[in-house]
Amino acid sequence: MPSLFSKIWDRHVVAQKDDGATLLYIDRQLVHEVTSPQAFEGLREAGRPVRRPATLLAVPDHNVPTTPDRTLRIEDAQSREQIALLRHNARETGATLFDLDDARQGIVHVVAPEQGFIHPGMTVVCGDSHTATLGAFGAIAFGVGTSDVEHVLATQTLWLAKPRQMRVRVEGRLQPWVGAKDLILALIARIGAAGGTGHAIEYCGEAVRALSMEERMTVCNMTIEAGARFGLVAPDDTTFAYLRGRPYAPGAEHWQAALAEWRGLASDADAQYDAELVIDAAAIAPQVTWGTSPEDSLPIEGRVPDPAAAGSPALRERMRRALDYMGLAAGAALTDIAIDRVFIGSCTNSRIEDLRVAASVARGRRVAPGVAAMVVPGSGLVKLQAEREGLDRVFIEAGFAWTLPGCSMCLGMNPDRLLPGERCASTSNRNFEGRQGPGGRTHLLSPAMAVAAAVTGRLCDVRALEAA
Ligand SMILES: CC(C)[C@H](C(=O)O)[C@@H](O)C(=O)O
Ligand code: SF4
Repeated sequence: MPSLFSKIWDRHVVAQKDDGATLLYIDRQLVHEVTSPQAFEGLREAGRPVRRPATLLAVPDHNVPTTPDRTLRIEDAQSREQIALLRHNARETGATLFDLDDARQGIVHVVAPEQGFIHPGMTVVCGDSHTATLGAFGAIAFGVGTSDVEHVLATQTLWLAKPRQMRVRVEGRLQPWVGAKDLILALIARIGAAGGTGHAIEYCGEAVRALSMEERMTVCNMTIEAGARFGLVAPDDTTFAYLRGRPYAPGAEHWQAALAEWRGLASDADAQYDAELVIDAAAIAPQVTWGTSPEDSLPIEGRVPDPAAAGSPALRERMRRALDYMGLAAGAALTDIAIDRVFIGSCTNSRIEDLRVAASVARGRRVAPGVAAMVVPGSGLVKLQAEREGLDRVFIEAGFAWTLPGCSMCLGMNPDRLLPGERCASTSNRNFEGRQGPGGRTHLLSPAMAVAAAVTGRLCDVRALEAA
């Protein structure tokens, strides 16, 4: 019997070739400034229109500075040009655009769900690997290259090979101060950064059902860091309650029909999977990465691992190189690692619930001397909501910078960057060499753990901080 993924897939098949390649109908395309200019240019050169502009949502996010002067002038010429092109292309084709002066602007993967633009059962693409985030709604959502962006713009379809199916069942409940970020980091550590290659991962089980939509997005967001292009969660009452009343969700007159449709999407009880994994939620501790791959994650009580103990020469070499880049010695306690910067943001952890948890730890505390910390809301609406709740005051009084939304220090494509050698506790999703700026060192962790690091000046177990 079909899995959730197969049900959605089957409903979108337009044509099939003998070799298994399938032409899939695409319901929604998200567009940002980095991977779309050539696609629009290609269409223009071919003299083809955008087939269904109403299915597009364009948002500048990667290159945008997070300072208020960004609507006046952007210093970097390439960024300025890409953002101007996005504006021009959206206007010319009739795509919806949330521009820099629009309160709805932010990171595309935060903005689209916030608007109710992604519904259960949809197919969604974006020229961005973290599109998997949106699988949290029970959708087939995945990142594509720029030539595929152009193909979807022109035809509303895409050729694709069906991935294999993996099910990750998370049994039991997460412990206090252990969240969705810890869950996904622990999973990636277990199966490896290539563990999900060629698969779509469906997350299920008691702990997943108990997650909010925002937490499910955090889990699905990092599915790509486990090598899988697709991550998804079956839609349920949590999903429907989240969507209800959002600007691009089905309106009152269509709501009951939409619900009836969506309720039929869950995987059948006897659905077949190519791979299955069970995780015990209660056994997961707050995580932190020590190396240069998201799979290099350990419980915060751990120590920097010793390459000498690696199972293969290749792994030993990779670990050596990672420790060298990170400036760490094998055997050091993770809680002894001093940090220079803290970044709370990115499409993994910049939604309102992330900021609420972060603020609850920051309240009444101070960022440690010598540490520069920033909070970057994922969208203008997240920012407004946080300000309504007084969270901005909590952060500012604690010594954090509070900025405008964007990808910011998640990657070094805008002015928010690490300097060479700087060490950062970051709620983002990638700790690759140079990711947050050339020579920068990244430790991935949850928002609560990031604040614990900010106020103590070193990687720190938020449970110990809160118990003290
Ligand atoms: C720039 C973009 C293509 C890239 C991605 O595909 O994910 C970026 O968002 C990232 O997180 O590395
Ligand atoms: S916040 Fe980071 S991971 Fe997300 S889209 Fe932007 S650069 Fe990519």
